[in-house]
Amino acid sequence: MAGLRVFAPAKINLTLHVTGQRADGYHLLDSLVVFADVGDVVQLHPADAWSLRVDGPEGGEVPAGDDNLVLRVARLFPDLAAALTLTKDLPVASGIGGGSADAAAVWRGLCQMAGRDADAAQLLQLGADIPVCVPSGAARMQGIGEAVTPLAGLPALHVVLANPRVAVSTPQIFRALARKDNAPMPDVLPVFADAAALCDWLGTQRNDLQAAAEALEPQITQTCQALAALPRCLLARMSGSGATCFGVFATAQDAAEAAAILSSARPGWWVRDGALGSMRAQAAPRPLN
Ligand SMILES: C[C@](O)(CO)[C@H](O)COP(=O)(O)OP(=O)(O)OC[C@H]1O[C@@H](n2ccc(N)nc2=O)[C@H](O)[C@@H]1O
Ligand SMILES: Nc1ncnc2c1ncn2[C@@H]1O[C@H](COP(=O)(O)OP(=O)(O)OP(=O)(O)O)[C@@H](O)[C@H]1O
Repeated sequence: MAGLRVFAPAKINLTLHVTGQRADGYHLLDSLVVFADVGDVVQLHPADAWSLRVDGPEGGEVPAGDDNLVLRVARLFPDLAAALTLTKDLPVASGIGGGSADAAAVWRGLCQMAGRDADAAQLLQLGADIPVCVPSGAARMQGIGEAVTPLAGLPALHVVLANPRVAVSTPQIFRALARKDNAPMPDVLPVFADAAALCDWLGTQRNDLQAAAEALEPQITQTCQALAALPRCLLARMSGSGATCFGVFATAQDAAEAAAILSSARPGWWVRDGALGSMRAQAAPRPLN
């Protein structure tokens, strides 16, 4: 069989409400999750033994051994073996689910190589963000991450992603939360006519991890402020547990122009622009040429 190429889109939490805490310490969430056409790429070549090579602009910080999430997923397929190449464009520990996206991408590729759909429930224990990353479609994510309800009909959004190059520890941010019983999103989400209407509504919702993350890492405040100040930015917020923040724009041209301004003002930051929404089709495994 030929090898496969699988795109691993970045996960963006447009909202992230922390609504409770389970007895085991994990937090209950209510999050509107979308995906970007910015991400990592995994290649899978059938082989006699598992191996992993990590490259790409963000590859330097990533563990290349058995701890890497892609090899942890590989161990769920004991009857297969493949040589994996992971090309990282997403910064590590940055709130946009890089490791989770990679794990989900390898899962999609290995399910295709195996010719079967394995039980995705086992992925939750490898990372709470992995279940939502498996389809990589727009979704409402609840529970600790296991309850994924697909959402159709969101208006097209364009985005600038910015990371001030500080790595943030997710457990540390959850531990620092002042309140863990915040209100969820409404039971039924509104229907949005366009990007501006969606952003108006998002402005009434929250990322409940943002205040704690900003207190630990003031550069997150600067990042959101820099995004909000860009021409035609509709909304700026932090994703996940940070430090990556996103600015939403109505058109691809607005986002591209804003990203160019931010990249030249902040040459040390990781800055990308792209489309935001469902990335189901883009995330499907494709044969390698
Ligand atoms: C903050 C989010 O990025 C929002 O999408 C995710 O909930 C985090 O997902 P993740 O990085 O895949 O998280 P995991 O690797 O499973 O967990 C890392 C740590 O974050 C905390 N954690 C994570 C998810 C969750 N619902 N409650 C938690 O309290 C736990 O301390 C856990 O030990
Ligand atoms: N393939 C991978 N890519 C990135 N990090 C990985 C990978 N495999 C394991 N890790 C480890 O996972 C940790 C979290 O990194 P990751 O990039 O997934 O965090 P994140 O962007 O904060 O995710 P989330 O948004 O799900 O909280 C890192 O400290 C890293 O050592």
